[in-house]
Amino acid sequence: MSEPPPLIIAVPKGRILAEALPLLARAGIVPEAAFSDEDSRLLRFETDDPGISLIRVRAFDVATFVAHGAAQLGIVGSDVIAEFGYSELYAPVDLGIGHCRLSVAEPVAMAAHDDPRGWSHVRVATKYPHVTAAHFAARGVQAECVKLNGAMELAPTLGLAPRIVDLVSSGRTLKENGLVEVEEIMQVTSRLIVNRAAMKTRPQVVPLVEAFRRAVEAGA
Ligand SMILES: Nc1ncnc2c1ncn2[C@@H]1O[C@H](COP(=O)(O)OP(=O)(O)OP(=O)(O)O)[C@@H](O)[C@H]1O
Ligand SMILES: O=P(O)(O)OC[C@H]1O[C@H](OP(=O)(O)OP(=O)(O)O)[C@H](O)[C@@H]1O
Repeated sequence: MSEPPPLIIAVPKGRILAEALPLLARAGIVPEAAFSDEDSRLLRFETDDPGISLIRVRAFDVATFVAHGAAQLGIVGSDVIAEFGYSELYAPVDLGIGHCRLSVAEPVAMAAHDDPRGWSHVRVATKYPHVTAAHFAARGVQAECVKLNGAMELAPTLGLAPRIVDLVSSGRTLKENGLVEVEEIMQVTSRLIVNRAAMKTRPQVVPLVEAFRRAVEAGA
C-alpha cells in the first residue's frame, strides 16, 4: 500500500514563528534549516519525519489553509480564529504563546472626556471588522468599521476613524502614537488548529495533537 501524503502544518511567519520553533521541537518536529531562516524564499519545508511537512504563510492565511483542508493543522492567534469564525476549525490546544489582547483605543485627549457606556454608534479602523461588530452589537452599539491591514494607529490623527480596534501587548505602539486603551475586547493567545474532517480521516492527526499538548505542558 502506498504511503499517505504528509500531514501539512501551517505556521505563521512574523512574530509567532520565533515562539513556535521551540514548541515544534518539543513536539518532536524538526524542520529543515531553511524554515527558521527569514531570508529563505521557500514556502514549504520538510521535517525529519517524512509524514509531516510545514508551510510558512501569513497569520490570517493559516486559518484559511486549514479550514479548507489544504493544511491539516496550523498555529494561529485566537484573534484570527475569532475573526473568521470558520466552523471547519477545531482549536484543541492553547499553545501559551503570542500573548496579547484586542482592544478599543482612542486619542488621549478624546479619552479624557469620553465614557464608553454612552456610545450608541462608533466608527472604528480595524483589521478585525467581524469581531469588532459582534463585540459592539452585544452591548447595543452599532459599529461602522473601516478595514485596514496594519498601521491602524494612524487612523485617528488622519481623520479616517476616531477610534481603532487593534492588538495591544506592551502598549508601546499606542503610547508612541498618542492613543490610549479604553476597552478590552478579548485576551489572545496562539492555538493549535485542526481541520475537523482531517481529524476523522487522517489517523496521524490525533497523536500529533497529543504531542503538541505534551509540548505545551513540558514548557510550562
Ligand atoms: N504585539 C503583539 N504581541 C503578541 N502577539 C501579537 C502581537 N501582535 C500580534 N500578535 C499575534 O501574532 C499574530 C500575528 O501577528 P503579526 O504581527 O506577526 O502578523 P501581521 O503583521 O498582522 O500579519 P501579516 O504581516 O501577515 O499581515 C496575531 O494574529 C496575534 O495573534
Ligand atoms: O502593544 P505593543 O507591544 O506595541 O504591540 C502592539 C502592536 O503589535 C502589532 O503590530 P506588529 O508589530 O505585528 O506590526 P503590524 O501588525 O503592523 O505588522 C499590533 O498590530 C500593534 O501595532
